[in-house]
Formats: sequence, C-alpha cells, structure tokens
Amino acid sequence: MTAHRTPRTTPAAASRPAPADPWPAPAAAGPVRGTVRLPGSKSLTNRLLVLAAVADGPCVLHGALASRDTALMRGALEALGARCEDRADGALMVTPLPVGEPLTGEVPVDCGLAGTVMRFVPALAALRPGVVVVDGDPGARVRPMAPLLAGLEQTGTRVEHLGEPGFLPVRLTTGGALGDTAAVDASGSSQFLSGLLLTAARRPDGLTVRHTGERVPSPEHVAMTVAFLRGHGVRVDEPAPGVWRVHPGPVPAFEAHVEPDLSNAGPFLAAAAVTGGEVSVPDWPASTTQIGDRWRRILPAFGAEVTFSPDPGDPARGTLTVTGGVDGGGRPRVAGAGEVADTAELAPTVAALALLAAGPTRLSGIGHLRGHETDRLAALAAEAARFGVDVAEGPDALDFPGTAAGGAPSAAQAHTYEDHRMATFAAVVGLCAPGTTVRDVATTAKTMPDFPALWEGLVAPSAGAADRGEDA
Ligand SMILES: O=C(O)C1=C[C@@H](OP(=O)(O)O)[C@@H](O)[C@H](O)C1
Ligand SMILES: C=C(OP(=O)(O)O)C(=O)O
Repeated sequence: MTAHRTPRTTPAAASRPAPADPWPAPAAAGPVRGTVRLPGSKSLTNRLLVLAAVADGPCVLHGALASRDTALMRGALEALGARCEDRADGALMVTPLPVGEPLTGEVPVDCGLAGTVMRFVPALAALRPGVVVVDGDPGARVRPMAPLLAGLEQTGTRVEHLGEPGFLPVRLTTGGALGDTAAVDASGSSQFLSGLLLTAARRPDGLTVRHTGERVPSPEHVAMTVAFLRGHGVRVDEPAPGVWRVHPGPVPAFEAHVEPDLSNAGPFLAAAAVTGGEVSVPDWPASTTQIGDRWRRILPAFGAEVTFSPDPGDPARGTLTVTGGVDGGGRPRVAGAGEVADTAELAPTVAALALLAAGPTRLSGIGHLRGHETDRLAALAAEAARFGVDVAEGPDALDFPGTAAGGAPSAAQAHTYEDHRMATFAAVVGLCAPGTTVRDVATTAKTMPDFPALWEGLVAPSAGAADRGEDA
C-alpha cells in the first residue's frame, strides 16, 4: 500500500499566497517589539474534537485551531461517522459518531504526520465494530506506535501490521468485547496514554491503563488529558502512580473555548529575548494545562524578563510580555541557561535560544524527541552545524557551547525535515544570522498555517507587507 498525502493547507490558508521557498527569514533590524495574537492550541483542539465525537450530543468549539493536524483529525472523525461543520460565526460544530454501530466497509484514516491523530484515533475507532486502516506520511511510518497497538490488542482490537511491525500502516478490526485493562510502556510518547484514556468512558466497562516503563515523557500532556476529561464530566481516578482508571459513562455535550497555542507562542517570545525587544501575547490563560506556560520559567533562565498582566475584566486570562535582556551598551544579551530539562515539544525553540546565548546550555531529557516529526536531536545538531556552531549530541541531550566559546551562528540555508518546529527554530536563529533562508517554511502549516505572515508582521512589518505586495 502507498502512503497517501493530504494537502498541507487548510481552506483559509489556501486563499493566501504560498510563502517563498526557500523563504528569506527576516533578520532583526533592531529590537523586535509588538503584540501577536496566536491561533488555538493544537493539543486542546484535537482533544476537544475527539471528545466531541463521543459526546451525547452536538458540541461547539470556539477558537479551534485550523491547521493541517486539526484538518486531519476532522477527516478522521468524519471517516468514522462524526460530522464537523464550520458555522458562519466561526465556531466549529461537531455531531458525534454513533458509538457501537458497525462501520461499513474498510475505513481509511490518514494521520499525515500528526501524533495526536495516529495515537488518539485508533482507540476511538475501536468504539465502532468494523475495520479501519490507519496510515500517514512517510515520516509517520517511522514514529513509534507499538505500545499503543499492544494496548489496543489487550482490549479487544485485532491489529494487522501492513508494514514494519509496530509502525503504521495498520489494519484494526474490532467487533468482539472491549476489554477494560491495558498495560503499556509510554516511555516513548505520552500520547499512547492520552490516546487510550480520551475515549475510554465510552467503553462498556471504562478502562484502567497502567504505564509499565520508565519515565513518561511530556507528563504535562497526560495531566492535560486527565484534567480535560474531568473538566468535561468524565470520572478519572489515579489509584497509584502511573495508573489511571476512566469510569464508564456518558460524555455530556459541551461548548468550549480553545486557549491560544502557548507552545507556538515560543518563537515569538524568543524573538524578544534574542533581540533585546519586547513581545506580548494577549489571551494568555492565568492557569492552564499547556506545557507552553513553562515559557514563564524558561525565558528568565536566558536572561529575559516575563510579566503577566491579568485582564481587568477577566482575571482568568491576561497578557504575557517578554522583555529581552541587554548588556551595558544596550545590545541584546542572551544568557546561557545551564541545564534546561524535559522541555519536550518546546525543545526546538529552546535550542534556538541556546544557540544564540552567550554561555553554555544543556537541553536534557529529550531523547524521545527522536520519535517526533523527525529525529529532533539529530536535526537540531545538523542545523546548528549548518549555522556554523558545533553542538554535541548525546543519546537524550544536546550541549550548546554558547557564542562566547562556540561562535555566533552565521547565515545558512536551513533544512526543516517536514517539521514545523525546525522551521520556527530556523526563523528565530535567522533573526540574528542575516541572510538565512528556510527550506519549506510551509511545513509550519502543521500547527500554524499563518506562521510566515505572523512572523513577518512582528519582526519585519514593512518587509513582510512588501513581500506580500501590500502597502508598507
Ligand atoms: O498529547 C499531545 O497533545 C502531545 C503530546 C506530546 O507528545 P510526546 O509525549 O510524544 O512528546 C507533545 O510532544 C505533542 O506535541 C503533543
Ligand atoms: C511532537 C509534536 O507533534 P505531534 O502531535 O505530531 O506529536 C509537536 O508538535 O512538537
């Protein structure tokens, strides 16, 4: 069977001109200053879509992200019998699929390169007796799946490996009784746990999931899943560390507002940090389950100042502002951060900061990023070398020498490996390496189709407008 490919644009993004390829990454002419309003969170949007598909009535999502990953999730849900409609007011309405009713024919699900689709949809598919074939981009066929597939097999799904065992593509057949216990090793991805837990309330007996391996990476994302389920009326217990019990029951229909994507806020906030500028992101939740809230702690380690001003009318959110550090002469100064551990999907942006920092930085606890959109440790080390900086790659860490010892990055044509976060990594470095170009910046459509325009609008407002043929 051949890998299929969905378009990388959403309908809205398709109406905008494609970015140049290679894309000239704007260099900072001075301190970057401005406010950027970010689209909705990928992790929250795709969780909401999945939960809506098993709710007991139509659900409404406000501020949902429209990107390749969410389009793929919508496609998967529709293939399984849900309906997703864009309302005239911009909200997204999801009509749930008929849990328990048999599917007709063999249903194809295209995951693209979306971890949330490849790891969340299979357990959802098990709720309709039938046959589902799950595949994705060539890059998805090397992302780990085995523990999730094992968990599905333990709970009543027959798994046929159509390619290399433990990877996509797979044919899943469900029809018999659905089991209520799974033991999985989630040390390769937190998404194995989230995928099993998200729709477990609709299994006749719920589901108990036990993690059998070492550390779960990105534990914030499991906590997000658990808090999210509880917030939507699903009972989840944690009887012991590494064990979750989802009780059976209905998922009440809901109307939800999606928070902005705080992980994708990273590159914009980093732009302030590396240029001695000041960047604000409005609608920042005062309290959130998103890992991107960690920018509040990470950026100060690089010498930036972070402030949060609650909205006077709504203390549940506010504006986060990052002010970059400067030296005695007013020039940008990024401090080496020492060790920064377990940054998960934030790591590529942290790597850009580390490449531009004066002193050394070690990114540790990121071994599982080898199974992300690309092997991010290898990609970051290779791209740092292209920028002229020697970064030491260990099994689960990267060591950045700092510009004082290893030199400042110089212009390069950056490769992006179909990885949105490698593209934004290169854009941040490009601010300080004039002449940098980025191959396939359009890969940012995975989670932020507007990235090139948002970036140009913030860091080079008039140049961006000129490139787009607008009046500056
Ligand atoms: O559940 C989620 O929404 C995610 C979990 C994390 O996956 P890993 O645990 O595989 O890192 C994260 O990196 C990914 O971007 C999104
Ligand atoms: C790892 C990521 O994505 P995915 O959801 O595809 O795993 C990411 O966005 O950094």
